[in-house]
This record gives sequence, C-alpha cells and structure tokens, in this order.
Amino acid sequence: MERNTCMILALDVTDREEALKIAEDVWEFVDAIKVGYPLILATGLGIIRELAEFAPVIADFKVADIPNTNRLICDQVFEAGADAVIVQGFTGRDSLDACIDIASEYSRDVFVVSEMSHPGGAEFMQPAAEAIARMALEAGAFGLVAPATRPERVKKIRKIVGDKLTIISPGVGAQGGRASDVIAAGADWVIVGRSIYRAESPKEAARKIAEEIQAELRG
Ligand SMILES: O=C1C[C@H](C(=O)O)N([C@@H]2O[C@H](COP(=O)(O)O)[C@@H](O)[C@H]2O)C(=O)N1
Repeated sequence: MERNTCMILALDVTDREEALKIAEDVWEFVDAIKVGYPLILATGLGIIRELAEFAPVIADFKVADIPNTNRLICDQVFEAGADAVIVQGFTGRDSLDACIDIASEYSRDVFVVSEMSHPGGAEFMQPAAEAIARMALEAGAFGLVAPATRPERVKKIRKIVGDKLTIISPGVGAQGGRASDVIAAGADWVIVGRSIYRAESPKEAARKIAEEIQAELRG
C-alpha cells in the first residue's frame, strides 16, 4: 500500500449503492478501504472487486479459527480480490502461519490484531498484545492492528516491532481517538469509519482528517 494519506476508510455500511457512492466520494483521501462482516454479509463478496476499483481493499474478517479453517477462509478472501486480510493473533502461531502461507501464495498481506480499541480490548487482549506483536513479527506478517484509543499502547507495540511491521490504528473519532495523536505515537495508518461514512459530507469529513494527519506529519 502506497503511504501518502495515512488513512484507511472503514466502510461499515450495509448497502451496496451507499458503499460505492462513499468510496467514489472519498477515495482520493484514503490509501485503502477496509470492509468487514457488515458490508459483506449484506451484499456478498463481489463488493470487494467493485471497491478495488477505487483503492486497495483490506478484508477485516478477524480470522480466528484452527489452521485449516483459516486457510480456507483466507483462500476465499484473496480469490475475491482483497489485497490484505485482518486476522486475530490470540489463536496462536499455527493458525497465523496458515493465513500467512495462503497470503504469500497470492502475494497479499496479513494484518494481525494485537490489542483491540474498545474498552473490552483491555480485559483479555491487552495482557497478550505484546506477545502477539512479537509472534506476528516472527511469523512474517505484514502489519498489526493497534488501538488509536490508546496511543501509549501503540508506542509500546511500535517499540517491539520497530519499523519491520506496518501499524494500522482504528478507534479515531467515534471511539474517541485522535488521528494526529496515534500517528505521533507511531501508527502508519489510521482507520476511520463512522466519522466519515456517517458525516453529512463524507468527502469533507475525509478531507478534514487527512489534513489533520498531514499537519502532524509535517510536524
Ligand atoms: O480494535 C479494533 C479492531 C477493528 C479493526 O480495525 O480491525 N476495528 C474496526 O475498525 C473500524 C472502526 O470504525 P469506527 O469506530 O471509526 O466507526 C470498524 O470497522 C471496527 O470493526 C476497531 O474499531 N477496533
């Protein structure tokens, strides 16, 4: 993924037309579009190829099963045209390896969730987050998901992986995180959903956040 806007759109709408309209409106302000169960369950996997016309697509399925099932899932995801997949790390190294093996067959990328951004992410995942980050690094993942709601955690996880893994951070806006704070803490991309797709003008909302990020990067 080319890094220039440092922003990923989380397109969690459940209508195909609305999804395509928002993608058309905001594509110039994002480096990728993240889709997940809400949109895919509502419209089917075909939306991935349609959105790929606007930007690289990250399939956020939080893949978290035994190795064989993970393999089967990731095969479908990349067959559908996704550029990357988001998987959970808490299921352990063999399950992660299965995802990375399939991704490398398609020359595609795997992001591993280290710690989730909502309050519950601090209960069971936070204690394991650093070990998951180390595992992702050793396993050859492309990147990590780390919480924009806790920039100090992103800083800690960045220390563990150095510049070897890309960090993408959800939790900006609706969950209380600030884009500039988490970029300053070491995230490479921020993931933004409701603050854009629920805005009066998604285009203007995306422009505003992109400008905030660029101001932070200029220092
Ligand atoms: O820890 C995580 C993991 C997960 C992810 O990105 O993998 N997300 C996703 O990021 C987006 C934030 O949306 P909004 O809150 O801007 O509307 C949604 O698609 C969430 O499912 C998190 O919010 N936190």
